[in-house]
Amino acid sequence: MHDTGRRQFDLPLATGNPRRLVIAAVIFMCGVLLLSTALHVRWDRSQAVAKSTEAMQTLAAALNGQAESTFRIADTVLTALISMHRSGGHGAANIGELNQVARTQIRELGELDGLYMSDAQGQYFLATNANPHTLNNADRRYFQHHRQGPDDGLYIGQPIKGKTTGQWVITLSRGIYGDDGSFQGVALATLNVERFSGLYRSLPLGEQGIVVLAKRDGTILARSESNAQTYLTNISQSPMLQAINQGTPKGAVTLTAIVDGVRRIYGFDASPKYPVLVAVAMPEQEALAAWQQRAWAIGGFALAAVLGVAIMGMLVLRALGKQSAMAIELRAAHQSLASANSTLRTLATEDGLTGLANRRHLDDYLASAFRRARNEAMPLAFALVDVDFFKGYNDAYGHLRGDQALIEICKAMRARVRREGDLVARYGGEEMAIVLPDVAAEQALTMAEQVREAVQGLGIEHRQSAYDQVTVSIGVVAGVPGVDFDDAEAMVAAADRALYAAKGGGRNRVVLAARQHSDTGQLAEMP
Ligand SMILES: Nc1nc2c(ncn2[C@@H]2O[C@H](COP(=O)(O)OP(=O)(O)OP(=O)(O)O)[C@@H](O)[C@H]2O)c(=O)[nH]1
Repeated sequence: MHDTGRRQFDLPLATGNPRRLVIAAVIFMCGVLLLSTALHVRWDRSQAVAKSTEAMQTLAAALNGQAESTFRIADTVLTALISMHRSGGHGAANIGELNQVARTQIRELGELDGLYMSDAQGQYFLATNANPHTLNNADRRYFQHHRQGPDDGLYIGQPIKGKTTGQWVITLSRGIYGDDGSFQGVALATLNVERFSGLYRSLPLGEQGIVVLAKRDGTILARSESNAQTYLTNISQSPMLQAINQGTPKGAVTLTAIVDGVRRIYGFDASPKYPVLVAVAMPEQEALAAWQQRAWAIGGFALAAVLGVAIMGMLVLRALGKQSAMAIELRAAHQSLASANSTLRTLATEDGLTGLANRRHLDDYLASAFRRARNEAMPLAFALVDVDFFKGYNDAYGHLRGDQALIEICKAMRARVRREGDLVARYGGEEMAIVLPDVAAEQALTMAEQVREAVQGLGIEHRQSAYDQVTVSIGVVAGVPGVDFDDAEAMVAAADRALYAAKGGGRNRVVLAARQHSDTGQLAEMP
């Protein structure tokens, strides 16, 4: 029972592992939380970039389509005018009709700004926005381009400041050639740059967003934000144009602009029909603005969750600590209880004066020694030791000296009877008992005699004794339980008879009792 109780109290003290387990679990959970948050935020960012990239590409394709269709309209009108001029000739009637048709086209088609035709010297004979006779375009680059040689394609020129309107315009021109290929003039359509720029500015690309309509040679035709310098800038070195010229007509790229240091996501799309392209860009920061807000929110949530887990971990650790302290207190209480029990047990089995086993313990011990010896068919010896003339001692020296003498006698007895399994007990009053398991009669007699001698050897003066010293008389009994004695009481009774005989024989002597089932029934005496 005692051992089981201790084990029960020891269990709660094994708190080292749970504490480590809690700390490891908290670290693991926080780590998983932070890692999964970081991975999610990273994934979300790549999604946001991909979305913006796709949006830029889509927008570039749409704007390219818009530019392409405008150029196609202009080209169709120019082709028609040239055809009319060729079939109708340069007569006044035809020129008048051409002017009429051109003005109608300008009115009907909002995309075109002006239509012009000039002869081989650059002298205008058709102009929708001014008096043609006052104008000459021989100095213009597009004019020189067409004069250089037969070229029946549409020429998209660099933006110029219109002579008639003073506004920046994109020039689209076709050369007029005779059947023999001789240069006869130029048909020109102008597109107001602001029509493009205004549209580009209206797009929701943020303050630093950019839309550029450019030629494949790097010439800028229109830009969301533009000034005179814009049209002198050439972007042929940009990675987009390089990619287009290397055979990638559409795509996306993220670049940091040298001009303003802003990192932008660009989408670009080149026209398959005309040598132009549209590039659309928005600052990466703006593209990621929504993602950034989400990232802060998710990050904040993750940190709050980590904090929550950490606090919970701390609470669990604290609870474990309290449990541990309680377990320590419980163990201390248990130990003190055990020690109190042990004291009680000692008190219950020990004689207070002499420190020998008390009568109750003697009875139990003798009974179990008797049973064991009987089971194992081993001998058992028992002796009763009585102080001689002790009443006289008390009378002569006082009760306290009597107690002292008793203590010394018991000490001497214990010094002689030391073998494991032997028991010296106080039988009652000035009478002691000795239990000697596995001891036969002869050895028991010898041991009893040694005890007697030891007591006498103490040399305690006793004027009332016939021996002048404190002495003891001992009755000894020995035999095999179950064979020589029926029970422990029979042995005690035999020892008592032997003691009585020792007293009767003059005291200070040892007498061996006859076995209960002996043949002779004789007592043997020593010395
Ligand atoms: N001081 C003291 N005396 C005790 C104790 N126990 C018993 N006695 C005394 O021991 C005495 C025993 O006396 P008796 O039974 O007449 O025997 P006795 O005087 O020893 O004479 P014999 O036994 O015949 O030699 C009594 O006076 C008891 O009071 C004790 O613990 N301390």
